[in-house]
Amino acid sequence: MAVSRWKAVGSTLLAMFLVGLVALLAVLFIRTYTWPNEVGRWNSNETVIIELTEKERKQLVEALKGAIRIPTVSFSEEEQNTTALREFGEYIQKVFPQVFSSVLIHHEVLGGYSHLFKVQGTDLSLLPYMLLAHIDVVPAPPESWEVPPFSGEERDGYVYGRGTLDDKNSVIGILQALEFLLKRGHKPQRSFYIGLGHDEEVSGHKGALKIVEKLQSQGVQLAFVLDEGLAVLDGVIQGIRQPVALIGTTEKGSITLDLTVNRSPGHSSMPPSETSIGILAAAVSRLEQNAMPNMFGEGPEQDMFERLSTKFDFPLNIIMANLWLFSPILSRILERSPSTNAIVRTTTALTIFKSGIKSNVIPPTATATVNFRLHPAQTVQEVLDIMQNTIKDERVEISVLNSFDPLPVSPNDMSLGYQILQHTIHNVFSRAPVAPGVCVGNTDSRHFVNLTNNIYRFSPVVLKKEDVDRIHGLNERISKDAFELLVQFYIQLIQNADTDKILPPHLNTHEL
Ligand SMILES: N[C@@H](Cc1ccccc1)C(=O)O
Ligand SMILES: CCCCCC(=O)O
Ligand SMILES: [Zn+2]
Ligand SMILES: [Zn+2]
Repeated sequence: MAVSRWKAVGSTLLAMFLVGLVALLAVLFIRTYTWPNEVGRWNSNETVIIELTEKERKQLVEALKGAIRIPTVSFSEEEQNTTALREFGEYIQKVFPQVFSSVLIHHEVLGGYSHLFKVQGTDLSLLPYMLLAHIDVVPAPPESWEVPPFSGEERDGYVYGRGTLDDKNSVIGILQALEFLLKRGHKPQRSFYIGLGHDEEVSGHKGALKIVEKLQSQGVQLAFVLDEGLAVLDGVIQGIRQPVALIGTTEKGSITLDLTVNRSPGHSSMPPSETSIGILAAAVSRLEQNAMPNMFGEGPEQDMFERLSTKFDFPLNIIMANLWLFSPILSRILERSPSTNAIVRTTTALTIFKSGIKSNVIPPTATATVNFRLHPAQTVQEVLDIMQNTIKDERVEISVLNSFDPLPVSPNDMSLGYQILQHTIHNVFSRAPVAPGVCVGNTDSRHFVNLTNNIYRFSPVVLKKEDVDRIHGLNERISKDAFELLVQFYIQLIQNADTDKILPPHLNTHEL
């Protein structure tokens, strides 16, 4: 009797488990394959595709090469190649005569080497927008470069050099697009600004901030700002094989700080049990070994993965459409690669370590510089508190050099700026799925928060994983075709920006 009762109970439990499993699988598959993708819409008025002549196609590449050859390097806030910055200002005047002579355009230099253009539109009822880019570049030690970093040399269809992806491609691309449009007698309806900062790589305090102060003094409000940042990423996000266009609707915060240990110097023949180097090395090693908490799901990154869920290969597509269940698994997967780990947490980068004065002298001081990039769900103070708790050594002094909280999240879908961007991306990048994302690097656009809520970080270029590694790295390059497409993007954008209709996104279950 007892055995048969247990058998009955067992088979009932098994039946309940199987029914539950089938129900769960049904929910997972239904959500995966009927995921309501909100698809942005745009005005049907297709923009005019500008056919460039052969001469113009060569001209735009030469314009970029000339810009790369001018070494506008920023070493620190105090140290920049101002000779090159001045030369760059003269260069663009020479290469873009229509821009600098048009009665529609007012140009001025701010902060010594930054440029602000105002392009007057015909419809003063339309709020102006801002196209931002930066002239300065990070240093490029020539060792290990296949091509000298400031030669602008062309190899196998690519233009090589520091700034070809970050950010002279956009500086020259924006001006070249405007030059071609003016040449064809184009008159924009919506006014717009072009802001070219000269110290973005070392904070933007002398360039972009001066542009903001000027516009604020004139009471200017902007419809939207477009700056560098994310791009059309091809194979960068694990599990998505096709190119996806990510528009940075926010950017991480940042803390740059020095950790210093001071100890009495002495003869190396009678060393103490721990020197300043040993104490500091142990402290920064603890920081590196104890990553900041995984914040996946507490910022806009979840929205990005859910919107792209149908683009992931099986079984990731099921995971992405069911983050209510699989979020812990996904956050572990994303930690594996630096580019996606930077999306799920505040990152800790040990970037400079200095100590020692002579091989037989106990070092009096050791200093390390650490750069944190903050996840949107954390504040500067929270990260500093966690860091203190991790270091746990009062001999390590902390001095914050600069810091700022994560930026506000700009609206998408029901935002004019986002829709204009999405429309232009579909025009030029043949319907690459578009989604909002977090820009893990920082940009000059962070200074514009009081001029608009609609700040977008997007460079119109397709980047593979190997391209992302070239930014601030070795052998930075852009293909001639990609640069021509970038110029076309800005030509289209300037035309698309003449609309003023925000269209409600329509739900669409098959195409993002
Ligand atoms: N854009 C560069 C330089 C920068 C750092 C911090 C703030 C603003 C700009 C970066 O993200 O590293
Ligand atoms: C491609 C992302 C760029 C981040 C800002 C910079 O390094 O200029
Ligand atoms: Zn940049
Ligand atoms: Zn940069």
